[in-house]
Amino acid sequence: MAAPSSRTSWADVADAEPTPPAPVAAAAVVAAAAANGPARPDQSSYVPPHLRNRSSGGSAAAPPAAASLPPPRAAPGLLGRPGGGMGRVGGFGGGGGPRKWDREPNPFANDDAAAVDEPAVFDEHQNTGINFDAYEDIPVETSGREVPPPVSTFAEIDLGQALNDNIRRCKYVRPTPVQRYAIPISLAGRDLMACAQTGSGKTAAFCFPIISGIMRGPPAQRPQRGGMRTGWPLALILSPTRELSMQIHEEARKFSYQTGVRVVVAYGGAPITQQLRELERGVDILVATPGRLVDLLERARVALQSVRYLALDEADRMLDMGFEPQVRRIVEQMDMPPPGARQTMLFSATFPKEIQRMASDFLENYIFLAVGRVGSSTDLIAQRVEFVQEADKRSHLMDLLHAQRDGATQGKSTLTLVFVETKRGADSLEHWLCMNGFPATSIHGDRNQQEREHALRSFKSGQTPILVATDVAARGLDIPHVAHVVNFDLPNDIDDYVHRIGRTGRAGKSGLATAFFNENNSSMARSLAELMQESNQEVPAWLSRYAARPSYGGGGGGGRNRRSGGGNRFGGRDFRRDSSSGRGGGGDYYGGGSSGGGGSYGGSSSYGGGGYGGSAGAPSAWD
Ligand SMILES: Nc1ncnc2c1ncn2[C@@H]1O[C@H](COP(=O)(O)OP(=O)(O)OP(=O)(O)O)[C@@H](O)[C@H]1O
Repeated sequence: MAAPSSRTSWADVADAEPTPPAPVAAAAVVAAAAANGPARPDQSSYVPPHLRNRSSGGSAAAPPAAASLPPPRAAPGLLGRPGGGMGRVGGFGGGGGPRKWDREPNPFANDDAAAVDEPAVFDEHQNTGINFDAYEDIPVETSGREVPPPVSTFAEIDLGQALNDNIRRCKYVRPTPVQRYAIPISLAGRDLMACAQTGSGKTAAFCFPIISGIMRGPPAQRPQRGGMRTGWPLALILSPTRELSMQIHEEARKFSYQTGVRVVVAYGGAPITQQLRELERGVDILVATPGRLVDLLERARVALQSVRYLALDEADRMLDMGFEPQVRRIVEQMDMPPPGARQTMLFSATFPKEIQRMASDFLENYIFLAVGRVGSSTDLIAQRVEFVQEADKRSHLMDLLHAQRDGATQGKSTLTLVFVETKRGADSLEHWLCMNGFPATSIHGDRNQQEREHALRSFKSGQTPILVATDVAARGLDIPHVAHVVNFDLPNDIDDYVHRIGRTGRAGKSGLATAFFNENNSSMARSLAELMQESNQEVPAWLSRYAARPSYGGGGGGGRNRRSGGGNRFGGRDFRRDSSSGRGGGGDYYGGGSSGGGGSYGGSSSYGGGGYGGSAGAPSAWD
């Protein structure tokens, strides 16, 4: 587990007894919502893969580069390699075949870095605000055969020049722990099940090897059948929500800028015609939600036969009851190459044992990687739990928001994300907040896609600094400057809580999470208390008392809240180590190593208790 970190001021909160204490001003909360500037028209150009491949000396014809960016390189990072597998002749190979020319919009156009001379800036602005040291003590466990060693710097990994340029443009100076381990593992061609805390850089951890692999892989052999309009992605990235797919797409476009790798996104709720047009123009990496992808597969507008890389972000969510049938259909029942013939990467911050077992169907000879304890929250988030009766929740929230507003640094606003359980609850709380002078918007499954996207934009820009959300916003969303997450209604599942609070305290920054707890949440008491303890948070005495009662989460019956069976904090991470898994998990075969801040991971009892019952049902608020 991570070493105890020094507390932020708002973490030093006295015990709260069932009588709600006065709310603590969230004044020390990190602040300043940075408004996104309006999109600037693209000024840059890039060299399409088929032109680069013709060149042998790195001087493929390229249009003049944008003044703010380094000149585009021919066959970035690869031309110098003897026989370096540069023949991506079929690159961009959708149905349309190689294009004569293309202009790639600059995905960094809105970033500060794009406006200045980059090399100088990169040296000076080393990820301002990112506290890398926060991750240094995190213990890491790997298991599986012949685990490739981790790296310490990006320079140690041969990702290719163009990708390295983009890493610099993103101002990533050092890899985060999950990147240090996951990238070499994936570059070695191994399947991977990776678990790392929220906000720790998992997106890049799966995107970099995919992009690099496509850049230097053999020429794409896209089958001719299926018609000219079919898209033949080489990589498929699945995620559970539309907004997360959009975000991954944006990230992946930045990482693959001027690499010749083309990224397309497909998600429900948006007109399909535009997405079809994008697919027709060619696709190397397809980021998609399962529902829309099934639709595209049924229309024969996407074929999966060429897929070499499959990544499931929020993999445990993708394989729980809500999504599993669709995901199995895509992965197992269409034309995707089987495990072994493709490389599969599963990522999440939480990975219940039963989901691990299910996920292993998709993998071959895989490596299990756990950065921090599986399902743990980061110490960067100060967690508070307050006892609030249902009837008092609104006024209590109001008090919190007033305190936050009063404590806010002059001229700086903080973003607050408020989670509720139902869509109707979200609408009603949004309305109430607005009526009471707090600019709020909402995001949930009953709002149309335009409304959802508008709400998110308005929140991100700070125009509407309060977002009321259902679990549709719980996973993956990386919104800078979210300083406070309020669990107005606690979820029924501790893993959902971990993901919700993970919308703050990201990339080394600190954050605050407040939960309203009452009798209705008693089944969460034990798992919540354990999670807080693990994250070096102060557990209120009243919560410990709830947790101690066998009927409140004790006794191993906690449904999905498998911590309730707990005891050994570090045991039972890779389910294959559990001898009852029926996988012959002999110590040698799966014996990996652990490194980092001490703590042994022996034993397998941690998840042996409550187990993951999968009984939560399909969550209504989701896509
Ligand atoms: N090496 C790095 N250096 C600096 N910042 C980084 C680095 N890697 C990722 N980041 C930034 O950290 C933030 C969180 O990354 P990301 O969204 O990938 O986290 P995650 O682990 O996928 O979180 P979640 O579990 O919530 O999905 C992003 O803003 C990303 O740009």
